Amino acid sequence: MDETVVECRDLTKQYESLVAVDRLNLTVRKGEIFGLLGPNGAGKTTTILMLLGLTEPTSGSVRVLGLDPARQPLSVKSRVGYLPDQVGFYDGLTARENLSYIAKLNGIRGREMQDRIRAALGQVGLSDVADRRVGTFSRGMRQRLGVAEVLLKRPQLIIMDEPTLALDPEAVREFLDLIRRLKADGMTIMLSSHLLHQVQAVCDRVGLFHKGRMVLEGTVGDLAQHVLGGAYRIHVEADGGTALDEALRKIPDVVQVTCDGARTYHIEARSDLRADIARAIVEAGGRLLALSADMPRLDEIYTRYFQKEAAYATAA
Ligand SMILES: Nc1ncnc2c1ncn2[C@@H]1O[C@H](COP(=O)(O)OP(=O)(O)OP(=O)(O)O)[C@@H](O)[C@H]1O
Repeated sequence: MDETVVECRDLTKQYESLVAVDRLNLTVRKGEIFGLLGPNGAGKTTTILMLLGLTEPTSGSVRVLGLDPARQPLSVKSRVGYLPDQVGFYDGLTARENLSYIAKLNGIRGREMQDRIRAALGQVGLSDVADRRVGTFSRGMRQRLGVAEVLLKRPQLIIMDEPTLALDPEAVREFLDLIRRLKADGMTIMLSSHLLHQVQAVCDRVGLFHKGRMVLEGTVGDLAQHVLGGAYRIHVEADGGTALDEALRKIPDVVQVTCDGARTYHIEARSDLRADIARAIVEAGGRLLALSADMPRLDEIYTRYFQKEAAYATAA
């Protein structure tokens, strides 16, 4: 499962005096969902363009499925699917006719074409509307048809640029479910998005881009630890007096304990310590009445990172 799909080493793209991507080091493994995050102009699209072989790096190296996109763009194109934020289709044609058109452009014909179209429509949940005109489709259905188009060539990696930008909450939920199903089938996905709770919902790891550099990278838990310190907030209600306070502070990975009232404790921790906390309370002779946790949120990490950055910039 440790097969490298994308590998960038010191990847740099410079437009005259502007460094759009600055010495990017990034590895994405087979079966992962990796999220590219960052404000406008941070370098996400330029990175995607280099992965697809649509723009050449100024320096450094990039390998996609072991191929160099700048030298082998067609081989990369045949193995990597790209989904833009909005996909154009012929509104007067049905979903199946649109896919047939695309398949033929890609040299897929006959029985093979029919099989692939049927499979792709099934994967994205559009089999029932295969023969409806695309002009009647909602944005969510169009976007899923975009994924079906990408799946026609049976890619090994799919790159999605802001795939849920214009979708309503229900369509977003369906789209995120689709991403999870693709992952379950072994697909590797990179997606760029500003919609942090959605990224958090599906990505295994994320990279935060800022001014051309990837300034943070890891799981949401890793990033939370780095930016927020103790990121898990656990709330406990327990009877047991002062012994409990001490027992809670002694748990490894506990950053801070505050007691609010006689039996309510708020604990800041570096990991999800709910089980350790329950055990510590019982072992200290306490009676546990309630236990809940707030998981770290990517939007909080993101906001806090840029607040810190702004504070450093002002101090400098
Ligand atoms: N062809 C180009 N020529 C000159 N500068 C460019 C070109 N393409 C992008 N840039 C600049 O490179 C920087 C990175 O842009 P990029 O589009 O990669 O950012 P992004 O993170 O994708 O932002 P967005 O979320 O707005 O798409 C920006 O400052 C942009 O203005």
